[in-house]
Amino acid sequence: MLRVAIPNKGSLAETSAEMLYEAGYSGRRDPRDLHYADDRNGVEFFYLRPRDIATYVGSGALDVGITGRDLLLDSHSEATEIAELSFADSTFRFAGPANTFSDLSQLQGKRVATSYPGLVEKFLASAGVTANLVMLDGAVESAVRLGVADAVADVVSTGSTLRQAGLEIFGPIILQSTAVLISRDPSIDGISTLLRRLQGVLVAKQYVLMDYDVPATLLEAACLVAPGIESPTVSPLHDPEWVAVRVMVPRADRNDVMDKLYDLGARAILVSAIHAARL
Ligand SMILES: Nc1ncnc2c1ncn2[C@@H]1O[C@H](COP(=O)(O)OP(=O)(O)OP(=O)(O)O)[C@@H](O)[C@H]1O
Ligand SMILES: O=P(O)(O)OC[C@H]1O[C@H](OP(=O)(O)OP(=O)(O)O)[C@H](O)[C@@H]1O
Ligand SMILES: [Mg+2]
Repeated sequence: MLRVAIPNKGSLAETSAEMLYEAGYSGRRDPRDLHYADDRNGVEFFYLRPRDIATYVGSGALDVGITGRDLLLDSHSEATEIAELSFADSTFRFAGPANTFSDLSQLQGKRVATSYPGLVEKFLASAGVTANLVMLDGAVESAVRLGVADAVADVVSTGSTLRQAGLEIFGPIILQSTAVLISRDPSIDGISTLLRRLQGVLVAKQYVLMDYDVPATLLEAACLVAPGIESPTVSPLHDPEWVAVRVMVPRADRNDVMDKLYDLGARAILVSAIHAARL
C-alpha cells in the first residue's frame, strides 16, 4: 500500500481531501480519524499536521504527502517537491508598523516574530542580516502591537490580517508558496499513479472544453486563437464549407477566447466542464 500523508487541519486540509476525492480515492468519514485505508486503490492515508508532513515524508516513514512549499522549506526535511497542486497560494513577507521599515537591512539587531524560523533564518543569512527571531505558533501579526517583536515574517494572502494589525509589508518577497506534493523518492511504486490522478483533477479545474463551428477558410486563424494542448480536433459538418472544432481552453481565458472566435466568424460556440482528464 502507498502511504500518503495529508493535512488534518488548516488551510490545506479541505482542498486536499476534495482533490483526492475527485481523483477517485475514498477518505475518512470522521474528522477525528487519523488513518484511513483505501483498499480498493491500494492507498493508506495518514491525517497529520501540515507542519509535520515534511518530517514524516522526509524520514521515509511515509511515501508521499501534501503540504505547503513554505512548510517544506521551513523544515530540514529530505523530501522534495514533485508537483505543484495550485491551491493555498500565498506569499511569505516581512511586515512592520506603518512607515517604520523600508529595507531588509533595517532588521539588523531587531526582533522578528515568526512561525517559520527555518525559512526566515535562511533568508536573512543569505542577505547578511542578523536579527533575533521570536518563535510563535500563530496569530503572529499581534506580536508587534503586544510588544514582543519589532517586525514579523508571515504568510500573506489577501493582506487583511496584516492591515487589521496596523502592519505594512516591506522588503523582498521571501517566498511564493502553494500546496505541493512531496516525496523523498518519487520512483516509489504507486506515486506516479497518484500524481497522474491529481494532475487530472488540476486539468479538470483549470481547463474547459470549447466546441464551435467555423467556415473552413477561417480554420487556421481560429486555431491560432485557441491552439489547444496538442492540436484541436476538427470534424466535418453536413455543410462542406463549415467545420466543427473541439479544443481545450484555460478556464480563465474562456470568455476572451469566445469573443475572439465570434469576431473571427465562428458560431455556436459552446463551453463545457471537464470532469476528469489524463493528458
Ligand atoms: N490565509 C491563507 N491563505 C492561503 N494559504 C494559507 C493561508 N494561511 C495559511 N496558508 C497556507 O497553509 C499552510 C499552513 O498550514 P497551517 O496548518 O499553518 O494552516 P493554517 O490555515 O495556518 O492552520 P492553523 O489553523 O493551524 O493556523 C501553508 O502552506 C500556508 O502558506
Ligand atoms: O492575508 P490574509 O488573507 O489575511 O491571510 C493571512 C493569514 O492567514 C493565516 O492565518 P491563520 O488564520 O491560519 O491563523 P494563524 O496565524 O493562527 O495561523 C496566516 O498565518 C496569516 O495570519
Ligand atoms: Mg495558520
